Amino acid sequence: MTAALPDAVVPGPVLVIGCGLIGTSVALGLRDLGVQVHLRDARPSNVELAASLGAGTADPVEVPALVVVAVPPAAVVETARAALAEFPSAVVTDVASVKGSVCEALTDPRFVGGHPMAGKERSGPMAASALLFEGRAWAVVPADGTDLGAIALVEQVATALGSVVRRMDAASHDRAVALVSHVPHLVSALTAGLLTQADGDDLALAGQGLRDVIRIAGSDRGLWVDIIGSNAGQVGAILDDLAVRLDDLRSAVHRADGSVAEHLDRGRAGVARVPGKHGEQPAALASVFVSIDDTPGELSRLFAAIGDAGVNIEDMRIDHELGRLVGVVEVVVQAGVAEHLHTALTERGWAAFR
Ligand SMILES: NC(=O)c1ccc[n+]([C@@H]2O[C@H](COP(=O)([O-])OP(=O)(O)OC[C@H]3O[C@@H](n4cnc5c(N)ncnc54)[C@H](O)[C@@H]3O)[C@@H](O)[C@H]2O)c1
Ligand SMILES: O=C(O)C(=O)C[C@]1(C(=O)O)C=C[C@@H](O)C=C1
Repeated sequence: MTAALPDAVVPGPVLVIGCGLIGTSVALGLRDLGVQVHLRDARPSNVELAASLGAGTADPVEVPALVVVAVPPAAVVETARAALAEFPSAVVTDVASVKGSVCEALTDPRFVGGHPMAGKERSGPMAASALLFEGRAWAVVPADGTDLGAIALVEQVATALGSVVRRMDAASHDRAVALVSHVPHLVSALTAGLLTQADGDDLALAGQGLRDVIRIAGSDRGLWVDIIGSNAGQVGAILDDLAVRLDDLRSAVHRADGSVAEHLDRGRAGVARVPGKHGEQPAALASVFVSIDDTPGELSRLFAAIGDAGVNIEDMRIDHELGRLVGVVEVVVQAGVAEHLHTALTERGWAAFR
């Protein structure tokens, strides 16, 4: 356990209501900062699990400095209202994926809307991680009358958990997340839905491209029904636009005259616009693929070889087909050193390709 930091860094105690993926991740991160964390959930087993992971204590709290409401969007308003009444000196914040309905209903100066732009396709405390918010945006959504000290506290907590604070109003937030989170989720679900009709032999060919596109489609159904329903206006408007583009793309594909390139070019231009971690423009990265035997110690040997070549790994993934004795490791590095790494690994006897 990390030694306790003085209260000045992040004041406590903090009460987390909702010990699922996000609540437990907040709690674990705060515990790592030495903050006293209390846990509460409609499901006692989730409190027990979160506490057993080191996220805090199930003991009741008398005077929390901050209450973090990490329950599904539909339960946020009622839960936050109850917390504001139960703890009259506490700042209350939430983490829900939609802010309009929440911030309109909660006008208390001690309430500050929040939304960490980090998550997973898995739910519950077992999926939680103290590092989940590292380098991710955290939208902070105050209203006109919100107490300035309350805003400062929530921003301090988000920053201490490694996030980059983006202060914005609720309408701008909901418009933005419709584009960068909610519609991409639905597109992923549509693509994954096509697979329900697929032949098993066809699915056996699935590589990393498909997995990249469909990962988020595996998320909790109830949570996403709630999210999409709470942001239906913004999501619907983007889907209308997307439907026109899909029609256009469909015609281009049927014409087979090369005009599909316009859509591919627009896609590449969109990818280039997404900032990397901490809001900087994405670094120019390149991949080196290495074929490895599926035997103990192979990966650590590969990492050692990459280290010997003096190259820093920016990201990596392993594509491994069940039943095969080899896997392919994609090593993502700065574009400027990719050729050097390729040569260095080949010289050391690795089956590397670009
Ligand atoms: N999953 C993500 O990727 C993600 C990312 C950012 C924000 N969020 C937001 O975080 C919130 C929680 O999502 P999650 O993914 O952690 O879900 P989760 O299902 O993992 O956790 C939700 C927890 O809330 C508890 N709960 C439900 N109703 C409650 C109530 N009325 N009182 C107390 N506890 C209650 C559940 O038992 C569960 O432990 C949601 O508002 C969601 O929009 C989710
Ligand atoms: O990475 C994922 O699994 C997510 O879906 C995370 C994600 C996102 O769209 O980026 C999903 C919903 C949340 O409101 C915030 C983050």
